[in-house]
Amino acid sequence: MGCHNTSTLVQTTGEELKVLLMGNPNVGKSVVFSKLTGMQVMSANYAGTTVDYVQGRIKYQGKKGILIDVPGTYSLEAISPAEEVAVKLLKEGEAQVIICVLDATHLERSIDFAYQVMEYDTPVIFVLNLLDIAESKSIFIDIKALEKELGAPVISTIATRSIGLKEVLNKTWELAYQEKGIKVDKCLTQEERWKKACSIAEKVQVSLKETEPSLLDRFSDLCLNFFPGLPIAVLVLFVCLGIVVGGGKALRALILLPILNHWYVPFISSIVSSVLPEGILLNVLIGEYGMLIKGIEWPFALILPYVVLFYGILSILEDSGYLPHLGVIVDGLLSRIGIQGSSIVPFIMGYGCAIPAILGSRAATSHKERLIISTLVTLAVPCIAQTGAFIALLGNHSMLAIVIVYFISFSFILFGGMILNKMLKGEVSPMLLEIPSLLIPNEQALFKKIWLRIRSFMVEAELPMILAVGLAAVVVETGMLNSIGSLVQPLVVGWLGLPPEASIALILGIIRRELAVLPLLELNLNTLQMVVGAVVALFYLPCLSVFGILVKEFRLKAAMLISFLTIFTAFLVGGIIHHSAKLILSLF
Ligand SMILES: Nc1nc2c(ncn2[C@@H]2O[C@H](COP(=O)(O)OP(=O)(O)OP(=O)(O)O)[C@@H](O)[C@H]2O)c(=O)[nH]1
Ligand SMILES: [Mg+2]
Repeated sequence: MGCHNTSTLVQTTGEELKVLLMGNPNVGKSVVFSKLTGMQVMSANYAGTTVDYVQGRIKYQGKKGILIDVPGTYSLEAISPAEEVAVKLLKEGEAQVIICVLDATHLERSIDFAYQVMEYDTPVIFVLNLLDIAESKSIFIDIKALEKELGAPVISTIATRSIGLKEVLNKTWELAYQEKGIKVDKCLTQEERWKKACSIAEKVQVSLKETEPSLLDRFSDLCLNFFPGLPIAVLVLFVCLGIVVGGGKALRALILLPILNHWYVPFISSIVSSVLPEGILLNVLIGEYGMLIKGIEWPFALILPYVVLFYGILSILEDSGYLPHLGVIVDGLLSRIGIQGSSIVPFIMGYGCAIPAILGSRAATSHKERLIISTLVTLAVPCIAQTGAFIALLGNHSMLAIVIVYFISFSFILFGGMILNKMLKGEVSPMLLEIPSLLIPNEQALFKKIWLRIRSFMVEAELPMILAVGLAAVVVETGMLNSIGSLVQPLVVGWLGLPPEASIALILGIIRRELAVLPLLELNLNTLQMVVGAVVALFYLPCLSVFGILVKEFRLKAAMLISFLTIFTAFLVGGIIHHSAKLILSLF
């Protein structure tokens, strides 16, 4: 999605200050970054939201600088590709100031990390963030004492409310041109450093009273136990599914399709047909695959409602911090397919779009796990646009057909994962899954994030969709479809039992995954054919941009292998369904 900025570092002019934001995962670095630069980057309540560095411009009293947000790191001995990005930037030593964000609710761990950062000769200022949450847990910190212990400025902040951030900028420039960093004992062993961090935390932390855990904390505990955590998880997932599927269908049927069919289509058809004579151009614009008809109907009326609701729900789940709780419950199941509970996040993201899922897997600690997640997401997890297309195709005919398609998808995730886990070399190293406190999402941040995702879908999907529809129109109108149809006849008609025109779906499906489904809507298929078409589309091919990301992350050979696997599975399973259904029907 648009928020994963992987550009190279901009060259700063001599006067521009280069500032690096560092800290443990999930301490609020990206919120600090967004507030200081005005650039929206993803933040969410779990470790591993940021998986690459992003940079933006900052200004203070006419002075300019570049701020770099990096993935969170537990220590400077990076164990995941995401952590490596952060550590590399620190070690390159180009930053003139480091802003190290500390978590007021996990002070020991933050101080331990602070000591590692201070070993580098770069001035550091500390931002003690999440103060509101600390206070709600009755943790109070003596800032002056902490400053004295660390020998560096400490500024307390509540980043989501922009509290303390001006002071951060002020101190950043104040420190900027100091010659050296803070003198710390660089010979401490890991154990000695941790002991020191604990003793400092104990000294500066004032816990006024033993407080009762809040309602959210108690609910968080419930979610983590197998009982009632599992029923809660099932309930949450069903409610989410109901909202996305039911809500999307209602939006589509009650609002979007009527607007389209009663207003837009007659309006645009009458304008275009009054201007253009009958012929190919007219048909390409408003015919069976008219660019101005299907190019608008498919993305806006059939897909967008599901995209909006899915990202709405996903963003609430992310910002509340529920996803890692779910990770704990499904950890046992996921470990069988070589995935840790913490990787539930990229996996669920795959139901939105495979790209953030593949990028998000950078937070996983082994190459094997990354490869399993990326292969499974590419193979068997339908993206939200595809889900919208499945519902458009099957929803009005048979809910059972949708259930069958998703059942096949789950089975392939499970069995495919087990096979990959056995086949691929390497270990999946267990990593402790960090459970954040449950939070009530910040409304403003939530809406911004949902909007960002919807906008990025519209930008990324609309143009390829219109172009693809245009391509389909040309192929149909010029009669090319007939020649392509007869070329793939044995496969499409003989093996899959679909009409020859279904080959258009296979052509368009190369561009975007949902386009392997949408053309089937125009073909008057029977239910079996629809299921076969949907299953072929489910596995078929990663869309072009997903293929690009696979190449970037795993190289061309792996991307080609994954694509071969998906296309082979698509035709194999599609054909088996067609032939076994035919066999069963012939018995009766
Ligand atoms: N209540 C409260 N929430 C905060 C504060 N700062 C950040 N958050 C929330 O904490 C969560 C984590 O914030 P991020 O900015 O994503 O954290 P990060 O350090 O960038 O995390 P990684 O990219 O995973 O390393 C989000 O849900 C934020 O909305 C704060 O001061 N108070
Ligand atoms: Mg971040």
